[in-house]
Amino acid sequence: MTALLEISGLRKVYGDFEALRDVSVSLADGELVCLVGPSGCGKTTLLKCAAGLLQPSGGSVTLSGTPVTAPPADLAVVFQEYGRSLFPWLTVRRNVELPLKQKKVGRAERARLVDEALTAVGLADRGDAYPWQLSGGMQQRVAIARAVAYQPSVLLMDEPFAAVDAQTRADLEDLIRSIWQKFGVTILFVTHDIDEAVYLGERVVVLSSAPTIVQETLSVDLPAERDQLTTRADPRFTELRAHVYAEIQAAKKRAPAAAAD
Ligand SMILES: Nc1ncnc2c1ncn2[C@@H]1O[C@H](COP(=O)(O)OP(=O)(O)OP(=O)(O)O)[C@@H](O)[C@H]1O
Repeated sequence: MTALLEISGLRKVYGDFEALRDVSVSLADGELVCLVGPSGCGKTTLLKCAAGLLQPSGGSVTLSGTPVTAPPADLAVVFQEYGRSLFPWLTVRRNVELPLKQKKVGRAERARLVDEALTAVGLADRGDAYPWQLSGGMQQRVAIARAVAYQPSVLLMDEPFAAVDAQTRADLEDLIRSIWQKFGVTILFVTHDIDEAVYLGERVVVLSSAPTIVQETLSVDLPAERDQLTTRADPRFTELRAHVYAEIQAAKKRAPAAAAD
């Protein structure tokens, strides 16, 4: 199968600090892949390179076969800091609509896409509210609705639920699975939370600590229909989670190999 997003031999060096050494991740159309790794291993760096927001020191990123050198038009990113990603002077509706205007989508189609996305995230009745009138979890739903309405071929998510409480986080995880199933968007989801990675992903890519390489890629053979109670109580979920945990512990202890060149 040809890859939609192909991250190949990615390397990123900050001054004399080698963050990413050699990272290759390939996403087929419609996949939901989680990227997990120890704190500071370069997850955000990797995502920024994939989004064309940061220039890698080596390797390449291609989207539908085209090299990514600047932020591509058919890619959307959801960051952790929802508070900073929404415009406080625009209503929820206008926030979701803005990228569609920039994309020159017609008025009627914009209205349809905004309605559909707000309904999908459970905020159909909050379109006229301002972001600051909503809870953190609701603001993150708006950011997700904005990304979904834009109809990107790839959605990159950088620890989007790190700043919300546990209950909201569980709800948002289920929202991502349902949006992924409904819209068929390809998702690369970055988290440091092992349980979240296994619960969400169809595949989990485990990164080592810096200088970072791919430690392991794991197929998550859990049923497609997941829910917080049943899935998390599934013995296979516990097994996979223990396995990823052990991999990350090993990654932390692993002495960095000598530089490749
Ligand atoms: N602009 C920069 N200049 C220098 N070093 C940087 C820069 N950005 C990131 N780093 C370093 O690169 C490493 C990887 O950072 P990055 O934020 O990508 O990791 P992360 O895995 O997302 O971290 P966390 O799990 O804490 O969110 C860190 O050691 C960080 O200090």
